[in-house]
Parts: sequence; C-alpha cells; structure tokens
Amino acid sequence: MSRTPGTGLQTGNNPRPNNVTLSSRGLASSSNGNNGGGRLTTSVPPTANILPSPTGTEERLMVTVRIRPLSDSSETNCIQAQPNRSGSLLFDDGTRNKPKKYNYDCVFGEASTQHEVYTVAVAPLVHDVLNGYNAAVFAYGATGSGKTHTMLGPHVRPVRATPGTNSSHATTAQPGDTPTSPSEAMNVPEQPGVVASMVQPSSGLMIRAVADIFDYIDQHTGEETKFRISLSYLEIYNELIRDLLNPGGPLELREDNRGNQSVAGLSEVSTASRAEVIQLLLKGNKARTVEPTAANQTSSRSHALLSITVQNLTPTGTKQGRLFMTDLAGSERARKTKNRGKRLQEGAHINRSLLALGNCINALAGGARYVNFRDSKLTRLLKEALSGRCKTVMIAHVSPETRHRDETKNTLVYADRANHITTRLQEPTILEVEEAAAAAREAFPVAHYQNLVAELREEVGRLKMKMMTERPRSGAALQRQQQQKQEQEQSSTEEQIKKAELKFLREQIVQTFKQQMKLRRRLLEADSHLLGLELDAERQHMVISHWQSRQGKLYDRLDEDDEEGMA
Ligand SMILES: Nc1ncnc2c1ncn2[C@@H]1O[C@H](COP(=O)(O)OP(=O)(O)OP(=O)(O)O)[C@@H](O)[C@H]1O
Repeated sequence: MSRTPGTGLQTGNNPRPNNVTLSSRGLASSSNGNNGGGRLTTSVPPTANILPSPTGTEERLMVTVRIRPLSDSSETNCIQAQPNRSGSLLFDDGTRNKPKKYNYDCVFGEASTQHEVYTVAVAPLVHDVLNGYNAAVFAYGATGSGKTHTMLGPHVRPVRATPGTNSSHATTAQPGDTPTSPSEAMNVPEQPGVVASMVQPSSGLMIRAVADIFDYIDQHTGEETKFRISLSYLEIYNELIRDLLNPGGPLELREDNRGNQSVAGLSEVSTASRAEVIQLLLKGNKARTVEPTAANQTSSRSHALLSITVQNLTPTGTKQGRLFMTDLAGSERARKTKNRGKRLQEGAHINRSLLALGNCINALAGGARYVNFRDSKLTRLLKEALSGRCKTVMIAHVSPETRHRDETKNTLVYADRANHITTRLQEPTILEVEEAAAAAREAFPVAHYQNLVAELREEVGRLKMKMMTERPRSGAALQRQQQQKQEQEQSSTEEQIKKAELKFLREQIVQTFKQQMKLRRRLLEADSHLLGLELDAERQHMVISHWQSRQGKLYDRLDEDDEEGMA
C-alpha cells in the first residue's frame, strides 16, 4: 500500500464523541497503523495451544464497555458512565458499599451512538486491516444487553425458524420502527448499486466497516494499486459450525500439524462491489439462528463470525489484512430466562463456550504461556484474536437496569480480566512469495515482468561492484584480515581447551561408572555367596534335626526293650 499508516481513513479525523469516556492509555496506539495488526500467515490462523514466542510491539487487548439505554424509563439504574473521558464507570452492586469504580479503555454511555462506537473502537482497526494487519472485534455480554444492536444495527433479526423446528418470531421493533425487509432493517438500500447512502445513523459496526473499506478502496484504486475483497460468515450453533453464506450441514473444524485451524468447506466469497457485500451480510444474517426467549424477543442462539479479507495488490508485492467481527451469543441464567427444552440446551452450549472463552481470558490475563483454547470451537476460532496475532477490541455490553445487576457485574468482571491481556503484535501480513507473485502477475502482467527485469539488472550490477571492490586489498584490509585470523586462532584455542576439559570430565564419569559397576558386581557376588552359605546351613540343620529325631526314636525303642527285659 502506498499510503503510510495513520493517513488512510477519514473516520480517524472525527471529533471525539460526547458520550464516550476514554482512558488515557487506551486509544493512542489504535489510531496508529504501525502499532496495530497481527502476524497471521496468509491462510488460516495458527492455533497451537502454546503461544508464540513474544516478538514485536507489546500491546494490550483494548476493552470497551457499552451501556445500553434503559428499556423502560420507569426502571432504576445500577451503572453510570463517568464523564470527562475517564474511561471509567460506577457500578452499584446492591450492597451498602459505595458504588465500585471500573476502568477500561473506553466506556460508551447510554446515549452513545453507533457512529461513536465505530469511530473510537473499530475505525482504527479497519485502517490497520487496509495496511496489511489482522484485527478482530468481538461483542460480549449477557443476553439482551445490545451486542447485535452494536454489530448489526437495530431490528436486523430476521424472522426465521431454527433448523428442524417450526418456530418463528417477529422482530422487536421500537415505536415507529417497522422494518419490512432485512435490508431495510439494516438501513441499507435494497438495490445493488445504491450504496452512497448505505450507512445510516443506526447502522451497526459491520456495515460501517464495509463502507469504510470500500471508501478507501475507491479512493486508492489506480494503475498501480488494486484491491481484492473476500468474505466468509459462519455461526457456531450448539457447537456445530454452519456456513451463513451457503447454509447447509455442519462443517468440520480442522487443525493441521502446526495448530492452524480451518473450517473445511466454508465459502469464501470474493466480490468487488460493496452492494454485493451488503447483500451477502444480509443473506448471512437471515440464515442466523435467532429465537425469542423470555429475556430477549430476538435472542441470538449462536455465535456469528464474519471475516473480511482485503488484499492490496501492487507491482512490488501483495499485502493482506483480515478483519474478524464476532457477535457472540449472550450468556444466560437458566433460572432467570426460564428456558426449557431446546432453548435450555442452546443456553447450556452458549454458556459452556463462553466459559471456555472466560478461562482463556483468565489464563491470558494471568500471563500463562499455556492456554487451553481447545475446550470449544469458539475459543479455537478466536485464538488468534486473543493470543496476539492480531489487534483486538472487545466491546462488553451491559444492561443498566437494576434487575440485571448480576449479569452486569459478571460482564464487568469478565471485561476487567480481559483488560489485562497483553499481546505482542507482529509485522503486517505479506503474502507468501509464490502467492504474492501470482496475484501481482494477474493484476499487473506487464509491470510484473518489467519489475522482474529491473530487479535482475540491479542484482547483476550489485555483483559486479562486489567483484571490483573485493579484488584489490589495501594495507588496512590486510591488517584487518590478520586481526581476524588472530581472533579466529584465539577462539579456536579456547575451543580446544574447552574440548579437552570436556573430554577429561567425560573420562572421569566413565571411570566412576566402571568402578560403580565393579563394586555392584562384587556386592552381588557376596550376596549370592551369602545366600549359598545360608542354604548350606539350612541343609545341615535339616540333617542334624533328622538325625536327632532318628536318635530319639532309637533311644525310645531301647528304653522299651529294657523295660520288657526287666519285666
Ligand atoms: N444502544 C442501544 N440503543 C437502543 N436500543 C438498544 C441498544 N442496545 C440494545 N438495544 C435494544 O435492546 C434489545 C436487545 O438488544 P440485542 O438484541 O442487540 O441484544 P443481544 O445482546 O444481542 O441479545 P442476545 O444475546 O440475546 O442475542 C433490542 O431491542 C435492541 O434494539
């Protein structure tokens, strides 16, 4: 990419929103493309449980909290975002103690807008992705806390029956909002091509990210720079992976011997038009498993993972960045949600995978080198986002109502742990030589060969220069050579001494070992000799007792004979 990081997207220039409180430590690095991003090889994220050796820039996972507005103004509130960009909030845990203060990178208050959340939390990541890094955003929170609202926008829930059931439901509309189609629901024009007004005030982060990416591409595509975008969208429902762009049976999650994960058969759709991307997103959302529960009329019963891959092709190379956006299913308490049967089973799967995620977060926050990502498909797929190969933002969602206090507290604690995760970020992803060359050849056939010829000429020139400079050696060069020779000799002598010492030690060990063996043999011999003696003594003993008993019998008989004679 010809532009330097930090200058790409217009979104970075937006003024700081009013409803957002920021911590001083959090966001500076996010706005700098140099710091961001992750390593990812071009294919799939490596997911071995042992984390990679730390190299690159150290960075913390960015944790933000969004407080949804009160669902009913008559309800009481247990949480309050702090003003003055402090990145903190006050939470009343219902005890007599005074409200507890929690600090995060950023807190979005109840009145925060989608635009604010996007600008602060996601726009810098999109920027990084366009510069060849990988980035991830995941929305976490209890059921009904507003995750899908943030990721997709309001009323995006399609009326859909869970596979294998007849259930269906209506979306929860706010007064005055009555979406009639999924695209209207997402505030997106239905006809492809009508894209300029694609982002509406209520549009979620996914749509905004797509719009930003395409804006950038529109501005930067030229003779020497081309882009490729592809998309995959999956859900994890009851621990089964389903393709949301091409719905069908469950897909297999595979792991190669380097720990890289891949979903076999998952469709990766390439497209050049933003309208098409929006259509794909709509299609994916339509296919997502959503059901009404007591806690949320349009509850997501699955985790949804969207991955947008951007390739930046230039005659000199190809960079690839990937944006992962995850709308997690909400944690829920069976007692509170009153779920039964299938809903209860779904809830158990959701909670189990979120627990696995929590365990990973705890381990990572504690600085563990071994982290168990294998407990759920969610953690296997999110491993890359959490363990440092990409820049990650967590948006924790909470409901402000006092009746949701327990869930809110759990989420705040969860987010607090995540706040301690530090990662080492890697250089931008440059496609493997072969792959990059193929992409460049395809995109710039003539330029590619011209480049190649120029490179080869340069190489020939460099070699000629080397030959010329190396032939005549000046006095100084000779002196340097002699010094090097002396140093080499010295180090070889030291090496010989070390070798001799080692040899001596080895011989000593061998001698000691031999002596030990000899002693052991003698001990064994003495032992067996002793045993022989004991056996011998035993035998003698037996002979004596036999002889004694015979003697006894003889005396008895003699006594009897004497008695008979006397009689
Ligand atoms: N910031 C917000 N502004 C206005 N309404 C919101 C906001 N956040 C959430 N809501 C509303 O709250 C309700 C629940 O939100 P949503 O469905 O996004 O929750 P969720 O966390 O995705 O729940 P689940 O985990 O059950 O899927 C919806 O009616 C949604 O429109």
